[in-house]
Amino acid sequence: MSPAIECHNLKTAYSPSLQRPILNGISCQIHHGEFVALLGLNGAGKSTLLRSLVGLVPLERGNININGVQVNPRTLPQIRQDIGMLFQGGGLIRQLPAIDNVLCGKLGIRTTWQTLFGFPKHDRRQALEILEQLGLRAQAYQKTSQLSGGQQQRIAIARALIQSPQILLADEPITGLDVMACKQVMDTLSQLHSQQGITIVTVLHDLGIAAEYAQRAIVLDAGRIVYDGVCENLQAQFSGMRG
Ligand SMILES: Nc1ncnc2c1ncn2[C@@H]1O[C@H](COP(=O)(O)OP(=O)(O)OP(=O)(O)O)[C@@H](O)[C@H]1O
Repeated sequence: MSPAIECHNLKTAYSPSLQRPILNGISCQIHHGEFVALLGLNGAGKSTLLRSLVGLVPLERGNININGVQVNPRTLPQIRQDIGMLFQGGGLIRQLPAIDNVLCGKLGIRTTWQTLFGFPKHDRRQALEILEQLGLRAQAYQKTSQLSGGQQQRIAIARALIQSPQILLADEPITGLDVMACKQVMDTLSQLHSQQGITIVTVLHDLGIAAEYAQRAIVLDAGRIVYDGVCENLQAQFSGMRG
């Protein structure tokens, strides 16, 4: 079976402000069913690496395979259906009810014609089921802006899940959340991993949380992988970094 994600020597163009490429020779393989924490100081290239996996970053060199399929403009539509992405900050439409934000996850799959008079009934049913699964059934028709940060982040997870992805990429899903909300969001990711077998790759800044939830850590420094292994003694991997 092909790895879920396979990166070979990824390199972006030279950045004059950084005096190096943002990604500077990244190679790694992530297998189906792994829970990986992507770590590193600010500016190390973590978000850029995640975004490159869904074709959002021009690469000067290297290639990416998702489920054995090389990422290119022709394969991207299919690949994006296999990958759910949680962007930094959630990217929700705050004035819409929770359920409508979840349904937005279907926009890439449904044609304009299919959604002209609203989303099909079975899509709405599926959105409600996912909200229920994430403990948010009661909030389905509440305006998203009225929900707590943790609830909003779980709505963003629900929006990613409605396309039934095999892989979930999360960019700092718990940044700015309080301790309880962090736990709820991380527990949600953990359940998706253990109960549905979804491959999870998440950018985290808290090494303790990474060690608690992930099986594997990939640490970036200045666009390169400087550690790839178990989540033990992660603090040591950060000593001597350039930042
Ligand atoms: N589109 C872009 N054009 C120019 N520079 C960029 C672009 N995107 C990112 N950068 C720069 O590349 C570097 C890496 O950015 P990236 O967001 O990938 O880092 P990160 O490890 O996710 O950091 P953080 O932890 O702060 O989110 C940063 O110095 C950033 O300013």
